[in-house]
Amino acid sequence: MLELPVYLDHNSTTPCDHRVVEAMLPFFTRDFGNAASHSHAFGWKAKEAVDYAREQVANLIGASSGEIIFTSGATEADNLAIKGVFEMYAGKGNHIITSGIEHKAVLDTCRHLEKLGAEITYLPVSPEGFVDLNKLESAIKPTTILIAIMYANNEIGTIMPVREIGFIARKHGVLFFTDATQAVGKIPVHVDNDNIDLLAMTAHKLYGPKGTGALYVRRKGPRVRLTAQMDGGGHEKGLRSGTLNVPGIVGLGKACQICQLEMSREAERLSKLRDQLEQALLGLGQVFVNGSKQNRLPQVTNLCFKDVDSNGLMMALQKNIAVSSGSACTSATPEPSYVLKALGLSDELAHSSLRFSLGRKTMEEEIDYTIEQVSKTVHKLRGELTWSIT
Ligand SMILES: Cc1ncc(COP(=O)(O)O)c(C=O)c1O
Ligand code: FES
Repeated sequence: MLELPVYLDHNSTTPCDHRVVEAMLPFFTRDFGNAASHSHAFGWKAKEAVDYAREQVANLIGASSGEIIFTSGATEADNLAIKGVFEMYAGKGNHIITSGIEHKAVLDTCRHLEKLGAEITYLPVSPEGFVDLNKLESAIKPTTILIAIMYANNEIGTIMPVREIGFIARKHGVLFFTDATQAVGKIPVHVDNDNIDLLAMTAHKLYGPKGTGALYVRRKGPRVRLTAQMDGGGHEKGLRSGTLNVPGIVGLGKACQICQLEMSREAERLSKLRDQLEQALLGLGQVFVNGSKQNRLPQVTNLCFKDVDSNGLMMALQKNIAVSSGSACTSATPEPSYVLKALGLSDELAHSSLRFSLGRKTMEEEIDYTIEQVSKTVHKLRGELTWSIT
């Protein structure tokens, strides 16, 4: 049975998996201890749960548990990584390389650092959404301390050549940070194979709770050092003070464990459904996929409907289908998506684009319904006749 509204905005956030909620519940009530309380069993129990979650998170990305720092989400992890490196490595240089299609949490952090004397190179991307490795390598100079390039883009789902970027960074003795918020739990991510030194992630994009995330900080070859951005009780090896959000961390751990087990099957299922949706909508004519169709996350497609205002389309669908025209954080602004603009789209085409992102609960009937509703509405908005074949 089709239940409305249909949710196709999983890149903004995902529902908490019921198995995650179940794992979290005892830590709100019975096992409520402070993980930093060393003097009694309540604290020990909380610490044990946090340690276990740390293992689960580390396992999913090929790290060791000592390399995981819990944060309040990816925004905080992005801030800690970039500002932490900038401050710690000030003696080496002030130059950071990033891309024009990063999430605001990275771009605005870089803008902030510019005011403090950082030099930032914002690399352009190709119409497919990838950074050019030659341009990246030639942007490196003796003062470069960090390359900050996302693993997969939140709006178009394209996956950057992360392994090659990490290789170039290492060759030049520069640290490599990747915001892997959209990639972790969706596709295999491995910090060693991918030559990653720092990695940000968040629970709410992988069927965990909102308000919990993590930063991976490499310990060996090279050992990465950071300046803390939150001072206080010295939690998380002094890198992130503040009483640990034990239920959230337990939820993040459980969510990672589930993804590890189910990710490959789920990716196959979702990419089939996504392709079905995409093919049908491309069939409407004057519809294009934004960004590469290769090297893309399995659950997302960003489509440009020529001569259709995506806001009008979204409003017409709003009651029954939840989609978005870009990222949640910028959905309140009338400006066209800077990600789509960076691909070379005009303002008009950027304003004609919609992102559909599928998830764990997405069913075939929902995709069929979406195809039907979007097709009908696009025809209507274009002033075309609709034909129904029965
Ligand atoms: C690529 C990327 N980075 C960072 C974030 C921010 O994550 P959080 O909501 O955990 O702060 C998001 C969320 O939309 C994202 O997609
Ligand atoms: S929640 Fe995704 S852009 Fe902010």
